[in-house]
Amino acid sequence: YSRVDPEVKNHGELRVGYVYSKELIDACNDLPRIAGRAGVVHSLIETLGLLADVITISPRKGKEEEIQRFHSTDFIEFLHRINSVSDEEKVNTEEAELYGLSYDCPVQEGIYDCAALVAGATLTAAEALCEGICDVAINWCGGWHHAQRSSASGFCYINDIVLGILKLRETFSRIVYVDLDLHHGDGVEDAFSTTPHVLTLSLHKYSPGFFPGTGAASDVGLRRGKFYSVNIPLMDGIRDAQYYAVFKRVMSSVCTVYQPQAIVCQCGADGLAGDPMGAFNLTEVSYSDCLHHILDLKLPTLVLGGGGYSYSNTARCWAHLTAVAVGRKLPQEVPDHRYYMDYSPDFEMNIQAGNRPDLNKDEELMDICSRVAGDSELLS
Ligand SMILES: CN(c1ccc(C(=O)NO)cc1)S(=O)(=O)c1ccc(-c2ccccn2)s1
Ligand SMILES: [Zn+2]
Repeated sequence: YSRVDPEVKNHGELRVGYVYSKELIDACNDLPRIAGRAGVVHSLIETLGLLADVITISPRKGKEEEIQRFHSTDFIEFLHRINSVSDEEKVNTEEAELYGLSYDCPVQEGIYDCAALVAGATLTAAEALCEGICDVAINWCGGWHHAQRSSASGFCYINDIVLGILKLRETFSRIVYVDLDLHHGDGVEDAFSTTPHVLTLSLHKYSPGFFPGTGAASDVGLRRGKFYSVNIPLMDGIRDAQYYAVFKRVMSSVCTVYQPQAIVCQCGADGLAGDPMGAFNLTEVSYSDCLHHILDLKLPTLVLGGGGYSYSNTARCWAHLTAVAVGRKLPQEVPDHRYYMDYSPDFEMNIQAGNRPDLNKDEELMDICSRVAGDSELLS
């Protein structure tokens, strides 16, 4: 296919860093709840020839003292201790519960090593942006937005995003964090809810009993960070056009006033139609439109993964986002490769929009956008 296709908005001139190593992929392949996903994603990106258009960057492992720039010492020491436990029965369950190790964050051998490698990959990506090595830095193994200072949560053990933002803060004073995952980016919002130096914007499903339960429109941040936390609560069934219209309106009003110097975007793919979470009806089109909008700001941009439990759809989506960043057009068909059979029955690169009923009302969404636009005026 052509290097840059006229109909694809040309981002061909961006220098795109892609952080990966065999060690990182192998470690992420062992993560509970997404076992094997990292390999499926990377293999499709590689088979599409996209590695020829990126600067591949080998990640380092996150050092303990830099992980403790966010996480508490006792929590990290606990993760270190269970790292070498092969028989989880030996772990004191009371202490495990205290640190959020439970059904959705099981005790697992080597979990610290894996989480520290993922954190190191996001730190490596952030450093590449700070040093001007690239304009966009991608780590599809990152994006673990629920992890809190002293506890694991929602499949997340170490919050690589918070660590990446702290690294970017050494160079940039105003950073916008965008969370496109189906779930509220609570761990990142909590970490920066009282500071105006990081504005967090999360679009997510918000419904009684739906994890994590936070992220109401009224959640706007605290003290000096008031109005620097922006939440867009959504209902089941939202489709591409509506989702992107809301994103564009909110992101435009926030960035016009806030004037960010860098962007971090978590692209959790569990909002896609066909994801086992069974909530939104999105396809790669709205995720791509959101990333196009972000890249058009021409700011250093850190792009991360997150949720996504249909591995083939997650791989399709993140391959499209990688192609958007490098300005490449993708083929209609999935090329033959090791995981080709995962893409049956259609073997197409595009994701079919679902037809779950859309519970979102246009007037309600526009109300939320108007209120956010109003709040944005209050950003100093
Ligand atoms: C722990 N939970 C999370 C937390 C975070 C996420 C996430 O993707 N965050 O971005 C997903 C589920 S949870 O309680 O809602 C669930 C656990 C397992 C779930 C599941 C499993 C299979 C099919 C549908 N849902 S939901
Ligand atoms: Zn999610």
